[in-house]
Amino acid sequence: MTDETPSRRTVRVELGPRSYDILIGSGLLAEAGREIAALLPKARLLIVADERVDDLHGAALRASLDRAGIGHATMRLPSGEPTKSFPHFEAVVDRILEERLERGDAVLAFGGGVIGDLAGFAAGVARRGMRFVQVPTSLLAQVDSSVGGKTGINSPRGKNLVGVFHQPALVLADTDVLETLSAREFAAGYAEVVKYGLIDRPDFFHWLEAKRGAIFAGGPERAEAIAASCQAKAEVVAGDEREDGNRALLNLGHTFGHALESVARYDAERLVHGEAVSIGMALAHRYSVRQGLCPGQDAERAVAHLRAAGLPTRIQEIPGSGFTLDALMSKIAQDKKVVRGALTFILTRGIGQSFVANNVDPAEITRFLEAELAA
Ligand SMILES: NC(=O)c1ccc[n+]([C@@H]2O[C@H](COP(=O)([O-])OP(=O)(O)OC[C@H]3O[C@@H](n4cnc5c(N)ncnc54)[C@H](O)[C@@H]3O)[C@@H](O)[C@H]2O)c1
Ligand SMILES: O=C(O)C(=O)C[C@@H](O)[C@H](O)[C@H](O)COP(=O)(O)O
Ligand SMILES: [Zn+2]
Repeated sequence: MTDETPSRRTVRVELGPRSYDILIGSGLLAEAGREIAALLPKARLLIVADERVDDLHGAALRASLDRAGIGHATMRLPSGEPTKSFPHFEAVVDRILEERLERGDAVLAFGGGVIGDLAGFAAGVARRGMRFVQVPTSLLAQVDSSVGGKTGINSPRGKNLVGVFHQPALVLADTDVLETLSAREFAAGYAEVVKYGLIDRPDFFHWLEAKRGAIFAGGPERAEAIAASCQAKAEVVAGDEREDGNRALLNLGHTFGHALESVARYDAERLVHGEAVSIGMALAHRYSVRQGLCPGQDAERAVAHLRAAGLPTRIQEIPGSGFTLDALMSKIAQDKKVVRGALTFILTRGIGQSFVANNVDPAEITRFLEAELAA
């Protein structure tokens, strides 16, 4: 349920004893200290910060914590997907221990999804589990990665292959910080917004078609889109916290997308996560058309919206080489949704009519990708 005021929205993630609020709105960085002190009295914090975000917004966050009398230390990490790796994970855990943070203290993730996933994983395992607060600063992190408790790092064998489910205690999404996000990263985050419409909210997709300009321009529709996305994700997570069933819908576009990111070696010059998801969703729609599941016009409409947002929808748009059939199929075989060797994909019967398809034939996917690569 969203609690709406002009400047602040609250979405609750209902998970029994692990329930928490997502606060969305302007000026939240300045209020972070007060919100955290109310929830975690006397806790000390390790702020795990993306360097770029820390340079831009770290002083405002720390001033707010100081006003609330919260003790804190900051660990700055390089921006970019390669930071979601074993060496950085070890360094964060070590810093938590070096600071002598106790179980009752907390880790604060300050950055995009990379920092949120990494810091959340470290908090999930240090001292067998500490509390953590998400302060997401990219659009993607505000609409998706800060919510739902999937945390982890990448392995050289594939994306997000090491991690734990560990829910945050609080999410503070200050919409003002999005003003410093690059246009490319904003568009990448928008891919995950579109995802919610394409999964099972056709009305939201139609609303996005009408409001995309206002959302990109920073009108009030932006916070509305963020809150609607968090609400959509909160409902799925509340129904299936550990992806035993329908949570897999949130993976629309990700089996293809993760393979593309991994083959591109997580090089942000070539491809970032949201762009990979955009291409992956386009592929999932085109594959559904090929299988006779989805009307061609629905797939074209989904792809047209992604393209209008400045997002890529074909593998050939990724700069550089390496996207061979073998490379992609070997990454797809490492997907976490594989069951006894059989592939699982999120397919669709039309806009907002996605479903979990088990037992997808790898030979069919191979033939489809062959055609895509040759197109
Ligand atoms: N756990 C989940 O449920 C979940 C969901 C979706 C994505 N993810 C993961 O999230 C990651 C992608 O997240 P992302 O797109 O935020 O990437 P990111 O963390 O790399 O951030 C993107 C870029 O934006 C910069 N940035 C962030 N906030 C900024 C701001 N306010 N101003 C200026 N620059 C800013 C960062 O420095 C970085 O260069 C991937 O690793 C993906 O696998 C996880
Ligand atoms: O929260 C989820 O569940 C998702 O699938 C959200 C995705 O956008 C996100 O990229 C997630 O990290 C992918 O999960 P994975 O289990 O495929 O690694
Ligand atoms: Zn994603």
